[in-house]
Amino acid sequence: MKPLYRSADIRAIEHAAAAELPEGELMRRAGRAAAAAAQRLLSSAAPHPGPADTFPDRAPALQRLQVRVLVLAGPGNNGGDALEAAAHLADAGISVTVLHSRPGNAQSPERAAAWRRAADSSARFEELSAPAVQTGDWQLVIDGLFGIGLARPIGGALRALVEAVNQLPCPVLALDVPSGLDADTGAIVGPDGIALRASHTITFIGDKPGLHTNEGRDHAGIVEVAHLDIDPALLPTAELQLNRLELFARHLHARRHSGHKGTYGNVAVIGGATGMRGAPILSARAALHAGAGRVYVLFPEDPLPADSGQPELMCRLAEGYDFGQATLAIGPGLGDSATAADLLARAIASQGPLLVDADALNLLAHTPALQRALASRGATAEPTQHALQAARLLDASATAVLTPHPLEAARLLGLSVAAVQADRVAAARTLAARLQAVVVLKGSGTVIAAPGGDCVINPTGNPALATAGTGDVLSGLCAALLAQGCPPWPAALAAVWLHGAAADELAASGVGPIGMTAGELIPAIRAGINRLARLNLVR
Ligand SMILES: NC(=O)C1=CN([C@@H]2O[C@H](COP(=O)(O)OP(=O)(O)OC[C@H]3O[C@@H](n4cnc5c(N)ncnc54)[C@H](OP(=O)(O)O)[C@@H]3O)[C@@H](O)[C@H]2O)[C@@H](O)CC1
Ligand SMILES: [K+]
Repeated sequence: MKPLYRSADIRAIEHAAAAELPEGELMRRAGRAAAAAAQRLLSSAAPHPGPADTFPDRAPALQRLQVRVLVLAGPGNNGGDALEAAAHLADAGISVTVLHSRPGNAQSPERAAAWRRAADSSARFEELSAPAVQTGDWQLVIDGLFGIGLARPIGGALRALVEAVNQLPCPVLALDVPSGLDADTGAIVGPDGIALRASHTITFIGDKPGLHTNEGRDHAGIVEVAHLDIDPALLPTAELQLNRLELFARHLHARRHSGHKGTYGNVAVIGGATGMRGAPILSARAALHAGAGRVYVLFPEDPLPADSGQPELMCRLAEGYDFGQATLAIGPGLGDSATAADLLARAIASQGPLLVDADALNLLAHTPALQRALASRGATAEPTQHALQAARLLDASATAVLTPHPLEAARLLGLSVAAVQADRVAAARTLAARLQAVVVLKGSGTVIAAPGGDCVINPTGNPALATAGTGDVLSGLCAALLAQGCPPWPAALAAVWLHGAAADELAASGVGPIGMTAGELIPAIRAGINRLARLNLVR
């Protein structure tokens, strides 16, 4: 499990752990862990770590290398961690400059002790200021300004200091949380706030959701968790976690020689109003390459005769097609016509697995009766044979998957986009509970929420996905997994993970992040699914 804890949980764990330890022990452990992480970063050969995906794991003798480290120590216990780290690095012979915020009378005893240790070391001390940041030739900056105690936006002189750090070319190691970032939500604490952009974050006791969603990934960089040897019995069951293979791989099945196209389900993508024909085609191509047995594209009017680039797809008029015979993915390029609204009503009334995306989400937002129908879906009528075979509904708590981006989620919730982004986990959970569906709130650190409250943040993916059509590919991929018998919750987890991992593969090989196209994702997704099968993770 990769649990994510909100600040209130971390405070409770910290409190319980501290009660069993000598005063200041947790801060000393945090400082030691931070200093060790700093030494590993300094030892890595590259002048800037770039997009590497792990912390380096060795530290050579740094005192021979004349490295200069800048440590920012704020007024609270995050500053205390920084002071402990500064003392360790100085004791290791490294040139350390501490920019130090004078604590008020409320300084904790452990921070006072850390201050004395740093003051007794060879570290030099200066006042916190932007010019002090700009004048040095630093190989590493350690950010111990604010952690989970940030209470208001960073402003004034500290804002200028953070701006100066964000201009530096060297690695920046944030302690616990990049200063200025909300550890729970990944939002920059505002209004008009700023957050420090770290290349690496060492976070204490447990991992935190804000490091992985919203602005978190851009500000935290590579995240390492230092558990500080806390007794595992003190850790509560996390209600939030990071997505990973173990959560969904067992629901994806390897192929049997005796299988045939009927074994792997039908997908019908419903969309493609005039001028938007490409959207359902992309979605349908993704469904085909993700293993669906048969794939239909159902147009609201004037169906294309065929997809000449993918003649395996069957293009039809939606009217007249029996919606009970396929897993439905409705929305890509659907438009907002009366026909489109009728098709959505029919799709919701059908009993098979259902994915609602794009224009269908906007129609849903404008039609409370459809929202009520969606929420009560699956509770009444007998599912068709296809539905039973395809969705294995018995262990699925929801029959539909919704894939909104933040604007679509905002329309559904009657909120602004800013309000959705201010707490993406809460927004996804609220929608999932209200509509009794699995909700995939897209964006950096996609949030997947189930009606019962389960919630997962996805760690794969990169800015290459910020291009037209990638959402259509995701909906086709997810529909294909539903059609092959994966229940909605693991299907959503698998689709989001595979989609992001495909983009990561492409970016690593130079196909992106700039200029990757949605269509290029499709073969990479197919390769990812087959790679999982070869690794024997898919049974
Ligand atoms: N206790 C433990 O055992 C352990 C704790 N650990 C560490 O402690 C961290 C939490 O420490 P913390 O609670 O002291 O909060 P922290 O983030 O340092 O900031 C609070 C200070 O900042 C101030 N302040 C706030 N906002 C401000 C602003 N915008 N601009 C200016 N000032 C502002 C605020 O002042 P005030 O609001 O009172 O005016 C207060 O002085 C945690 O993230 C982890 O790193 C680890 O060592 C593990 C063991
Ligand atoms: K920090």
